[in-house]
Amino acid sequence: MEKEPLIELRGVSKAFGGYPILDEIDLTIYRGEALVIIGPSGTGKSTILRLVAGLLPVDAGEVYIKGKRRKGIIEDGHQPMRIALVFQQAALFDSLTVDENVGFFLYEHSKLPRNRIRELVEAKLAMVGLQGMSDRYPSQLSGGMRKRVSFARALIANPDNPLDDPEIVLYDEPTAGLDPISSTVIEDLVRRLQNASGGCDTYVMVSHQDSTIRRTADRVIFLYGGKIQWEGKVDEIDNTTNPIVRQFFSASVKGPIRMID
Ligand SMILES: Nc1ncnc2c1ncn2[C@@H]1O[C@H](COP(=O)(O)OP(=O)(O)OP(=O)(O)O)[C@@H](O)[C@H]1O
Repeated sequence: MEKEPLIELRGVSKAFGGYPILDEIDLTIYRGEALVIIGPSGTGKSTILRLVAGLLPVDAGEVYIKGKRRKGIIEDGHQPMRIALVFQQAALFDSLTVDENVGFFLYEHSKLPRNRIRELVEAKLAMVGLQGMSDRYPSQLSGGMRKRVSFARALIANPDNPLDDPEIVLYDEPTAGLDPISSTVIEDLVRRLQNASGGCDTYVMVSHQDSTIRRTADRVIFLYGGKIQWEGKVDEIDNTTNPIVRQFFSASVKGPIRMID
């Protein structure tokens, strides 16, 4: 079947303070795929997510959302689809309960009755394995649980507005700072949400962690020096002769990747 491009970056460049980070990147994200962006620290992986999300304007090049060119950033106008973003930090409001955090947008901006929002929150919490946690505060949860709350918040949608269902989720290092077992829970959850009704079948993730890359990616792109240096399937990682990819996965300081101390 023909793959449907959801988001396309064409010739996208981005610099910060005159220092180029992304240099004419071409990248197509297809519906239904699990794409993981990898590469050394500071190469612009999170920047790609922010450009895709429309939080940051491109310096040069174009972003297409379902074939329509996006002008400016998301705040500048109508978007043909919702893009959900799970930040590196769970970024929950400490003074609000789990229910108020997950339902925040609906409590603030929808006309849904409170008990209906509460039901929607409960359903999303059940999806991420946190049933019965609605009245807790973030400080009463583990790091992995807070992360799962942020997944529920990203996925909750107003049932009165079909356009509110996210069509792609962007995960920025969802397992960073978690122990290996908590990481596995999150990796399994990411995959489960891809196939669950009420989840989202397309995602782009940034990760450094070997297990996360291998367990959550269909396709991997390797970013370095402003360019996509390599692209392949997970099972091609161990067979590639690309010296940059080999150095990264062998964690060697010797090779083409230059780390700045
Ligand atoms: N808003 C900004 N203003 C100035 N510099 C920025 C800004 N955002 C990112 N940078 C710089 O751009 C570079 C790329 O940042 P980015 O966070 O995209 O990298 P990354 O590959 O995600 O890194 P890491 O793996 O360490 O999270 C870094 O050197 C960062 O300091």
